[in-house]
Amino acid sequence: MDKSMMHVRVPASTANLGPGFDCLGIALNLYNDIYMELSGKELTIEVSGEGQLFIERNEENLVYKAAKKIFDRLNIKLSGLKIKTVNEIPLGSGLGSSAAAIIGGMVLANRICGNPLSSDDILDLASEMEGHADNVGPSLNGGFNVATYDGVKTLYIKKRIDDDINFIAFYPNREVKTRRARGVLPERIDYKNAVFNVGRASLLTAAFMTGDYAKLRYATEDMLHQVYRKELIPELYFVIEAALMGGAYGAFLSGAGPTMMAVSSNDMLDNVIKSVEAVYRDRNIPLKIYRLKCDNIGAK
Ligand SMILES: Nc1ncnc2c1ncn2[C@@H]1O[C@H](COP(=O)(O)OP(=O)(O)OP(=O)(O)O)[C@@H](O)[C@H]1O
Ligand SMILES: N[C@@H](CCO)C(=O)O
Repeated sequence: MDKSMMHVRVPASTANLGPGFDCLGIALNLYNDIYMELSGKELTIEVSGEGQLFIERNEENLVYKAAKKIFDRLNIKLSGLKIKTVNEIPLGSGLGSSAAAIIGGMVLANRICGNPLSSDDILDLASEMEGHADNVGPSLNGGFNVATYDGVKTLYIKKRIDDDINFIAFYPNREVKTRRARGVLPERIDYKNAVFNVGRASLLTAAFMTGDYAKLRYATEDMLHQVYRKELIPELYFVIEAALMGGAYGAFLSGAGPTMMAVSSNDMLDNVIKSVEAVYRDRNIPLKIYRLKCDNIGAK
């Protein structure tokens, strides 16, 4: 790739982890490479890899929009900009493609301007653009994140996750836009369900902080979003059940879906895959499987 351009490699992420709606996420070792330089008088965008057939090459492009937000914040008037992206993260998949695009655009624009904004400033602006911090936090900082955005500031705590924990992403090769998957959620929830999720999300956080993964079976349960989203992802609970039967620590809808995620030890990895593959095969759903680890570094 062009060595004269600024380059950042941004990891994918899985959000919610079951009960941690809009506040828990983990960075994954699947990447978008994004390149940028000031050049000429126009906007030029090249895209290869995932989404290359339909990602916008104009001012509607999300990497550009994120970069523009930084230039505007810094009162920099742009003439020409060249952007290249090489994408591994499937779009609208529940693997944080939009968050990776936003972080990539912002980090590079800030770097072009001499890095005046801190990493935390970038996270605040990225959360504002995405609306929540559960994907942008891990994409920027890596690791397991508890990340909560109050409309102005993003507060987060990060924990490294060891390589012996596997994140198996089952991607059914279709797009579900986050906006649509948020549209099926109710305006109000039952008090009992709120209490249910507070318990599960707290236990899940403690499990990742201490490495007590045996608790994930119970701690990945959710009553806030998965139950409504199964309308868009009918295989959802069958996959969770098959993953647990196959020996996974836990399983959940990745972000807004449609990817399903299983967390597994090295010993149970093949068994979990075999068990879950059957669910997709029986329903004739095309499937791509990603065997992933946590990325503990973030955008670099
Ligand atoms: N590499 C990219 N370059 C430019 N735009 C992108 C890129 N990746 C994603 N996008 C934009 O983000 C949209 C997908 O965002 P959406 O939030 O629906 O899905 P997601 O981020 O993959 O899922 P989730 O937030 O559940 O993990 C795409 O339709 C596209 O507009
Ligand atoms: N927390 C978000 C992740 C996807 O952007 C959701 O579930 O809608």
